[in-house]
Amino acid sequence: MSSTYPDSIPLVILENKVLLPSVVTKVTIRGREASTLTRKLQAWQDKRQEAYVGCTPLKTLTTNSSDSQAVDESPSEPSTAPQMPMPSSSSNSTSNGRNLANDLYSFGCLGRVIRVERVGFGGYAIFLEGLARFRVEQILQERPHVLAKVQHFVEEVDMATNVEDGDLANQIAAFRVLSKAFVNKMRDLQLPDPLIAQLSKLMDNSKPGVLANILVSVIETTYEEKLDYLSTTTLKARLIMTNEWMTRQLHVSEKRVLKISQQIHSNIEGKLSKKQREFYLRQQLNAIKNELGEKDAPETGDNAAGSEDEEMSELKRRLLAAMLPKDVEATAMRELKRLKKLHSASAEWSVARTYLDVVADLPWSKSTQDVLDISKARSQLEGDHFGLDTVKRRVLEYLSVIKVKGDLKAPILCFVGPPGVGKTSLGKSIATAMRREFHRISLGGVRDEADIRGHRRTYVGAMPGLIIHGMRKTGVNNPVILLGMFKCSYMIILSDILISYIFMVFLDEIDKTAQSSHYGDPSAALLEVLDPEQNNTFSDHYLNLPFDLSKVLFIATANSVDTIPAPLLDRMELIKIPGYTFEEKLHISRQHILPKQIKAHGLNLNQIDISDTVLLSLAENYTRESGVRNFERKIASVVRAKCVEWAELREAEDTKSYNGIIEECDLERILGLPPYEKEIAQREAVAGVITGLAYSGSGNGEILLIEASHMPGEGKLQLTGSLGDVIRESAQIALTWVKSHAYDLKLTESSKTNLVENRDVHIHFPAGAVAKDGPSAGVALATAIVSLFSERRVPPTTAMTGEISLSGRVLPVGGIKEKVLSAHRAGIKKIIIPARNRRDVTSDIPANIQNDIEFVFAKTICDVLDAALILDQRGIEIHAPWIANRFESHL
Ligand SMILES: Nc1ncnc2c1ncn2[C@@H]1O[C@H](COP(=O)(O)OP(=O)(O)OP(=O)(O)O)[C@@H](O)[C@H]1O
Repeated sequence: MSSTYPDSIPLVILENKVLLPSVVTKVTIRGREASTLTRKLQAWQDKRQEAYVGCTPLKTLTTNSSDSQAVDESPSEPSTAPQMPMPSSSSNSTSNGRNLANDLYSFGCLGRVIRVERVGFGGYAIFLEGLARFRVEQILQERPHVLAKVQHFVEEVDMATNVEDGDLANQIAAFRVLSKAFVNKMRDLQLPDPLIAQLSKLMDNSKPGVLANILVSVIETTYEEKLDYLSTTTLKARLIMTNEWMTRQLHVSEKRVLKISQQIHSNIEGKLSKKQREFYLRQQLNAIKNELGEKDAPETGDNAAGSEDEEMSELKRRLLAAMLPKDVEATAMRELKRLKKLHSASAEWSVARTYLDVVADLPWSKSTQDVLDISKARSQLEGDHFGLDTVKRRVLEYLSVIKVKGDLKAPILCFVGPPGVGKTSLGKSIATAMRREFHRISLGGVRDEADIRGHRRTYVGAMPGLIIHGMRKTGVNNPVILLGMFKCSYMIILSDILISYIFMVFLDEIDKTAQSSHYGDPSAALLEVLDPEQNNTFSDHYLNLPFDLSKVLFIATANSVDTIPAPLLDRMELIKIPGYTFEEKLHISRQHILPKQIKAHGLNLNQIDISDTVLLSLAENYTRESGVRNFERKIASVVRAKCVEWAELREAEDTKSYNGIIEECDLERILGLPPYEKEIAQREAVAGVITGLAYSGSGNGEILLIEASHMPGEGKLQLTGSLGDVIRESAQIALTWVKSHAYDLKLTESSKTNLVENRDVHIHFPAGAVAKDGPSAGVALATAIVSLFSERRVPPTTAMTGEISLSGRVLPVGGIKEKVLSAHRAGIKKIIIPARNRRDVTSDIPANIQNDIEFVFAKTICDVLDAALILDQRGIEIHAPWIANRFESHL
């Protein structure tokens, strides 16, 4: 095979790629060899001579390819690889440690240099066009670059104008069919369009040999296969190889196309909305049914439209059934019309749909028939609750007015009292007596007007407010709605001052929120709800339609009125429900709680036998609360224990051994040691320790210990126990007063001596985690300091409350009733209270408690000290007044 190409050519060693004739490639070379070779090439080009380079691949794939081209996977060496003849002077290895004789493949492809470019530092890119195969006959030199003597194989196809070989003709025909199919498949595989366009063009114009070379460079083949192809010098053999590889590639591509289409399918599925997915699945189902010849499937679109129409007509039917007022109906129908025009997949559609659902559900005209039978109401209230006579009387008056007058434009009732005193259950009883639906709305923590009035529909996820929600829930427009008013956090309040303090905080925050356009004033919304003049056109932001609340019977409950804004308070009639005494608790438990709990545990009334003494001791030793909720829990525990006993004996078929009697000793077994065992009464009298009375934010009265102590120091006053500013000031006033009267009180030798010259005073209020504030601990603080320095003591069963002025006068305080009841529960025998609170005692305190407790009404701190500090250092009672005459002269 003769050729015009030079016999000795410089070699470029290709790593991991094979150059084939008719294919253009870029080869990057580096190092000293590169610069000498490229200089030579450029010299040829300068002389306008064709420059040729032989590209010889390595026998095997290398792992650190210096060329950026793709490499084949198989690293195995072809077993039949011919050996390379080497020059005798050769060291048999190149500068980079490569052994050319062993590593270099014996065939290569002659490349015509198209262009040489410098790349990076010391690198050159040579653009080559593959021309013809060659076999390396001998390596002539290795340095400065590899030079080899080669034998060229001119491409057979160039000469094959007439194909006489039948086999070759068959292969060419198969090749044409396969190559067409292959290019088409490449389109499916979404290969770059320019490549496909180029291949399509070549298919029409190129000879099979050229096209085969190009296709082999594109087809997925192994490195060894490519080397085989390079060293195959006959066209027929090359076409056989190409046909085989194309068939294989077509098969692989088929699978790949399938996989890609599956992937696209699953991606689309993931992105489909519910509606679209349904549509898509229905289409598939129809297609399958068509395939199976089951032609009955109705058109999907019609089906969906049908169900939507049904939904709309059902909604319309509900709206008409709701008997909306005229203007409301007009708005609702307009909205329905708009809804029909909206696409059911749109967000606007679901907003409008939910709105119309709310409108249709609201009880615009539906109400229950009132049964206003006063005697029945009386027996209902009597049956459900023990005591609470004034409350029951007021409720019956209220109901009578409603009956006679025929409307509810009476002031709203507000039950005020500590937790668990029966406010909610009274509300329920009223609803039952009137045969009305009952709904409770808790306003605890409501700071936002939108909670009451709802959010405008433009907000995402907007809903009606608590009132409209309640109306929807009860389903009638005349329920009894119990509004649980604002509850403040647990805080011990020592006087009225604190009441306004908390009130201020509340208002303060309301002020802040009112300035913001976001929140608004919740009490303003409540005003509208509770005002009989306005509530027949209550407007909820969500509903945006007037709703008539005038038939609703609103009852408010509150633990304390202090946090209720004044305008709201003004619209309500307060009915106070104070805490219960132990005797009242005993009756409540006997008549209501115990039977209720026995029934709730599935026992018969005669299966539990608990005496009054045991019940009383359960109340006294295991509870300290104004209401009966905790007491009820304890009773439930006792009944449960008996229930277990009964169940076990029944299992053992020994029910005869069951004993329903509950003894006092059983209480300890079931409930553990009593937590409140007369701790106040049993306390020893200590100088500087006083029992004070407090009133907590939850409406409960409390017993509060005050401890004073002194130590060497500089006359400082230290206060601990989570105290607020007002109580701190009270302590300061008390100390100042004692210091200024120290001589009169016989605490110092002369009127010029400073009582706390070398001493610091520390006053502590135990239960340090509970915040305390208010001025009503004033008298107790002054008494504690006097007791501390005089060593005189106050009996532990004496408690006191009252504010003091700097001049020693005792000022009135609030919460007297709650304080006295809690003192009674704790076993206090003597209470010192301001003289101006006498009326609270005589009018509010039950007679039996007035009999149990000795009340001292103090005008001045002098009266307090006289009544309180009656024990000497040894604890012996001193009956003579111990305050010196000189003190009285100063007052
Ligand atoms: N005088 C009473 N007679 C009978 N049962 C009572 C009486 N007072 C309270 N109860 C019972 O005590 C339990 C608690 O009462 P309820 O829930 O009405 O308290 P409340 O005052 O509403 O408390 P809160 O302020 O915490 O809401 C109920 O089971 C109720 O029946």
